[in-house]
Amino acid sequence: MTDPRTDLVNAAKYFHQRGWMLGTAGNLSARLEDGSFWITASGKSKGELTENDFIHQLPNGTFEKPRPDLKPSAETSIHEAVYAIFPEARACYHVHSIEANLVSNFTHAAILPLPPLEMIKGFGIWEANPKVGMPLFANHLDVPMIGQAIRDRFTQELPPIPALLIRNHGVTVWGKSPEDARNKIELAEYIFRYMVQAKHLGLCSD
Ligand SMILES: CSCCC(=O)C(=O)COP(=O)(O)O
Ligand SMILES: [Zn+2]
Repeated sequence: MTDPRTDLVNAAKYFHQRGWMLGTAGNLSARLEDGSFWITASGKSKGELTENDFIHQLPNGTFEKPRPDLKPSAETSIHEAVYAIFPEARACYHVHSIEANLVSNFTHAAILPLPPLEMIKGFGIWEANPKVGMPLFANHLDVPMIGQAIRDRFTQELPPIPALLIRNHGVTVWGKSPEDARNKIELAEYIFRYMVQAKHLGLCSD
């Protein structure tokens, strides 16, 4: 993959327009063939990113930054966990939406049952009436605790879909390319929107 920063800038602009990356919310990364990855710098307005608002994190954990004032995303440990567990992942996207936060409270369990919509096929589940859930994680102020929880859980058992939800925080997805990760964010947010509306209408959503 060549320098993916333009893809990340465009994705952030699009997610910002959809209301999923408002203010400084969310972070995006893309991994290169050498195992290093570009990730959004912390605290940047995600609707106004430029190619100079990214940190280049090297495989040995050190990073390079185009300007001394930049810091890596506060949630870099989540991206590191995803890349460590899923060797095929080349992009990891995390956004904050109202619907993601609402549905994260639909259960106290560690897995959120998803409705058996046709859209589930976009997560690679080619089944009629799929019964699939999205792994749910507790939010922590200490973000590396979330990264560690992801590593612990997914090392024990791989998730059924390339997505996870952090309660009252937002969704994280990963894909084989920036385009694939963007599609998966759109899928997840479509499903969350459906679940919120189904609950509002009194329909059973799972
Ligand atoms: C208002 S966003 C709070 C932090 C967060 O959850 C996030 O996604 C953005 O953090 P970053 O350090 O990547 O800007
Ligand atoms: Zn976040």
